[in-house]
Amino acid sequence: MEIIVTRNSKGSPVTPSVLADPFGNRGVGFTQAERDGLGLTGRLPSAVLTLEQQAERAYQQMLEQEDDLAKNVYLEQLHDRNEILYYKVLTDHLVELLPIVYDPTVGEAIEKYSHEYRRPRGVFLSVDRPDDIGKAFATLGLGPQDVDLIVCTDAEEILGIGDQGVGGIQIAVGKLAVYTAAAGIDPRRVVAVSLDVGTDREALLKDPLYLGNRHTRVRGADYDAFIEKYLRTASSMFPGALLHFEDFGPGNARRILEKYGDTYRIFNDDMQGTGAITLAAVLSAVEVSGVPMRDQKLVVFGAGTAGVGIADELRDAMVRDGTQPGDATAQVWLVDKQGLLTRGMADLRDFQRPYARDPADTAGWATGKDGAASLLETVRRVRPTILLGTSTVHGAFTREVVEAMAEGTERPIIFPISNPTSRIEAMPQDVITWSRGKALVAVGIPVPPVEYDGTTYRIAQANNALLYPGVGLGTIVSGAERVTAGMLLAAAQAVAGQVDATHPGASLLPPVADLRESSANTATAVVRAAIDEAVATTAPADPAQAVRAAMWEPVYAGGGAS
Ligand SMILES: NC(=O)c1ccc[n+]([C@@H]2O[C@H](COP(=O)([O-])OP(=O)(O)OC[C@H]3O[C@@H](n4cnc5c(N)ncnc54)[C@H](O)[C@@H]3O)[C@@H](O)[C@H]2O)c1
Ligand SMILES: O=C(O)C[C@H](O)C(=O)O
Ligand SMILES: [Mg+2]
Repeated sequence: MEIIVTRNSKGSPVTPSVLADPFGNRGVGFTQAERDGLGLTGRLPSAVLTLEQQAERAYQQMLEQEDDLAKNVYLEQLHDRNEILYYKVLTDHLVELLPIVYDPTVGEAIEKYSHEYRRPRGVFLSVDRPDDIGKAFATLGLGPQDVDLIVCTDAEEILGIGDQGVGGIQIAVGKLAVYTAAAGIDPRRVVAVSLDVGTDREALLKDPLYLGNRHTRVRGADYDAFIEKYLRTASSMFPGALLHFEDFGPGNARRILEKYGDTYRIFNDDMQGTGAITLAAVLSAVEVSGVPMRDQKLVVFGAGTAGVGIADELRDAMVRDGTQPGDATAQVWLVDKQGLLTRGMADLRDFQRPYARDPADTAGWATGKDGAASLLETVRRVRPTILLGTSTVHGAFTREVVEAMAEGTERPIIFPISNPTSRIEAMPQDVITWSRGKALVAVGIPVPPVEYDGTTYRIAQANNALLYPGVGLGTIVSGAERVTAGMLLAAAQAVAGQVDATHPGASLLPPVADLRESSANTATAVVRAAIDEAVATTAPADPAQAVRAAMWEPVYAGGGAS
């Protein structure tokens, strides 16, 4: 281990900086020989603990925190002190701690960021200082081959809780923690980035403690130039890095992916990750319902980044199963704030247009005062096989809507996947009860099993966390130049292939408890697809073995204390 010793003005060592370096620090896990060698003699209490003992103590300390937000803050402090110990605790208790470091508690940590602030993690890039991007990355001291992954956000649409300004950095931190815990992405080779372009949230702008740029969001040419500069700088300084985009607003998420997806190694999690994990859950559900993919009819409630990303993915799946492209598009109905989207509506977004209905299709339907059909009317008329919720509207899937789904098809597929819990369209218990156990359900958050009529229903967590870690690992292991549609499809099929949903009450997706194993399988499928699609820059002879060899484990190098 490299010995870093800070000296005072007289040249004597002060607090040895290895204790302040989260990757070097082992705290009381340092053996006596390591303590002496690192200039730590007398600087730690004399007992030497194993990593397991440290992890047990840290876990107990975490349990003593009064609520989930306090647990999140405790774990983040551990993350900042001893990164290996943090990942040891996280991987040992993944099912319990994923909801703390990630969704849903991360939403609260983001909202309270400026008030809970302790120390910075990640790189903060400001739209007001675009020329500093390179300088800021250079402070990391990492070379061109040292970075595998950068997660960035401009925080305009964090989860379902909207514009969060600089606090959004915590979604990048949380996504990276999942990459490491789930897929063993090396945490020394990743960077979280806040692209601080301002915020339109009044409460933040007025909060004297708010830590981000105190102005409204920069949009238009200056925003575009900032994003372009970020992409150019990040990819030239770290040419091997996958550039993950998270929680951008609907006006930018797709636009950036479409504009730069052929030039840079970009992955938009809310569109591509969510599209693929939802496809995986639908593939499992279709095995149960027996309605082939080509005959599915999809109603999307909340036609934003995630909703239309999923619609595109499911439409492509129908086409692969034999539907003509035009017919597949016509098997999708989008409902947004206005109601059912129809051609000629004034405020349609570009990406919604292909799915907007001919007003003639809805002749005779009940409509509201502005002439659009409601979700309930759309479900009653269309008799969809799949109802997807990506609207952030808590409770939007009412009993009437769920009953209408169950009337229209034998085994309705109902996925209220808005996050966090306060935004979910319906709770699984209600969906199962109202559909009399017929609905095939997945949601974005972790929920306990549901008991209904003598059957235990395990509820799939259709959160992109079940898929993106494997996609990232597969991309890194294959050195893929792009994340292609074929790689995403392979990932979705690999995830679906890991469950048999045909038993009564079975989950549509693998459980979080198996996430490490399932991410390795997903990554292997992604490596194979990258090779087949000729985007891989390395082609391991045994992809499964290469994936496992690449997975980082939270252990002290050299063994530590035993
Ligand atoms: N489970 C997952 O993996 C996953 C992944 C991505 C996003 N999400 C969730 O999906 C939700 C949407 O995220 P997004 O990034 O697509 O946001 P977005 O802002 O792009 O989309 C939300 C859409 O819902 C619409 N909407 C708002 N109020 C509505 C109403 N009353 N009726 C109908 N539509 C309404 C908005 O107009 C917008 O089109 C969030 O809650 C997010 O957490 C879940
Ligand atoms: O972050 C999550 O939990 C999933 C998704 O990316 C979202 O924005 O909700
Ligand atoms: Mg997201």
